[in-house]
Amino acid sequence: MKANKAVLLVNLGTPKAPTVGKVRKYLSQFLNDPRVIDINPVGRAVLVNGIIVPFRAPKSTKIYKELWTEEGSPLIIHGEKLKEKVQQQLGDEYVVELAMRYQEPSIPKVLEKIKSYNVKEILVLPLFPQYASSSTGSAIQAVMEVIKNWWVIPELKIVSQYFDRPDYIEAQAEAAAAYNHEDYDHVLFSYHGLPVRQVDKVYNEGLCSDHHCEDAYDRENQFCYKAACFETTRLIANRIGIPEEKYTIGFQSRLDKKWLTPFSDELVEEFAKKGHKKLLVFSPAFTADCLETTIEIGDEYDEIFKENGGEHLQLVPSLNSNPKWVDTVCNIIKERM
Ligand SMILES: C=CC1=C(C)c2cc3[nH]c(cc4nc(cc5[nH]c(cc1n2)c(C)c5CCC(=O)O)C(CCC(=O)O)=C4C)c(C)c3C=C
Ligand SMILES: [Fe+2]
Ligand SMILES: [Fe+2]
Repeated sequence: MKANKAVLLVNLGTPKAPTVGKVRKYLSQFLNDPRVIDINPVGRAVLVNGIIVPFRAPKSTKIYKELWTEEGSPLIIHGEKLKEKVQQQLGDEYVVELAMRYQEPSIPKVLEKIKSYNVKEILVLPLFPQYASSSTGSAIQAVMEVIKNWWVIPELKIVSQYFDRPDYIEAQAEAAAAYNHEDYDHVLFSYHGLPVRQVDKVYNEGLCSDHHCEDAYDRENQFCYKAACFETTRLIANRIGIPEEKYTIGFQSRLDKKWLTPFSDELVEEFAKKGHKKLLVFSPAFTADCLETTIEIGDEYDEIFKENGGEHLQLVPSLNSNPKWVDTVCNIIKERM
């Protein structure tokens, strides 16, 4: 093999098939991760294995069945396409691989393959633009758990976040180019939610609420997921020219009430009740379309919006493997190795 530089793209992961058994296995691996349900081990085991997984698996399976395509789960399909395009653009100096934090292709198996290439450098690039311990942090930890046991540890490089790169913002603008915000009554930026407790844990001093995370992104809150989401929104809105009064930020997919607010589903209902007829929705925490975008926003929020008087909810597609996103990924890689 000529390539002496390996790139490992990592996304969250998805069940192997839309069946209750496979969804249970996926949810169990995912939610037993101490970075995802960050409580004491006994409490986590009881909560996850005794309550959340048994109740959630049948419900989630139904929506995974709606999401599934002939080629499989969109998260994997988009990831594979991205990997191929990045590989093609980078050429034979690099070898590009894709792994999922949960289920397949697993981080240990893909790293075993990379080990066999005997490369000088490895770059780990989690496909999450904003850092969260439960997504990026967990992916990086899983990689380190494997590599720490290697006899030869090559030069290891890690990307923690990149939401404020101009090329990433440009890629978001490209994904939205087919939609003119002026044709919509309002714009919602909906991010994956997090327990407030987890957001607070990035601070050495004070809590998120002691900082000014809705208004400014700076040295103090540089790893605060909430601050990063607000900054991402400002950058995209400025780039596209959406005035401040025309957009709102919300957080979706909560497991309980103590997650970041406002909740996107409640906002969608409010917008419709206020008389908004057309709503444009961005979801910049996801780089690939998945259950959370296609089903939660595209189907479930659309239903809420229409039930309450709205007429049209338009989801902006994720970056998937669009050309400017491929360029961004290649730029991130080439700047580092
Ligand atoms: C932005 C990245 C993500 C963060 C941060 C994140 C945190 C997080 N998620 C859950 C619980 C669930 N998430 C689920 C699906 C899911 N989550 C992400 C991304 C982030 N999660 C993606 C890309 C997906 C979709 C995967 C797919 O197969 O398409 C699910 C499973 C679906 C369901 O049953 O609703 C759960 C559960 C927690 C608890 C959490 C942080 C604490
Ligand atoms: Fe999630
Ligand atoms: Fe914060």
